[in-house]
Amino acid sequence: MKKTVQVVAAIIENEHREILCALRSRHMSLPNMWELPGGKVKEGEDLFTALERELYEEMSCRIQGQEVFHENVHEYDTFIIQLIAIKAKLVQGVPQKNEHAQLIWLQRENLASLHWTPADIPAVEALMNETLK
Ligand SMILES: Nc1nc2c([nH]c(=O)n2[C@H]2C[C@H](O)[C@@H](COP(=O)(O)OP(=O)(O)OP(=O)(O)O)O2)c(=O)[nH]1
Repeated sequence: MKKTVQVVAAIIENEHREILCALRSRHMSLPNMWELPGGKVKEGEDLFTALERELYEEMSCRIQGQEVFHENVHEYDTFIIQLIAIKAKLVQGVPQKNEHAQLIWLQRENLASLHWTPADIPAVEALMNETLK
């Protein structure tokens, strides 16, 4: 039976309403694909705590989770991922690419130009369809 992993991923917007997109490096699983930064939730860990921890580990910045925006389940060949995309705000520092190959900020309408990990596509589509206040 495939293992299900719970992964939290951050939707961080800058002052131009651009979204932070991260390119997985060739040393990571799913290499050379774009993702919303985040990672696996540890057993017993709160979703927001996991997200804040992952961003600090991977990008040396402090964020604050605000609300769950989208949730979906995707089946890869070797595991099943429950991807929880959470809106978050940057509270300290500038995201650094400690592990990723590249970081970029993109307007919503340009998100479709990237090659996203399959699990992220529903959340990215929802983000592109979101009506902004
Ligand atoms: N962080 C993150 N991971 C994602 C996304 N979409 C997606 O399929 N994934 C996959 C990649 C990884 O297999 C897993 C997240 O694990 P992780 O980011 O903590 O990476 P990790 O180094 O611990 O993973 P692994 O190499 O042990 O598989 O979920 C996403 O948007 N963000």
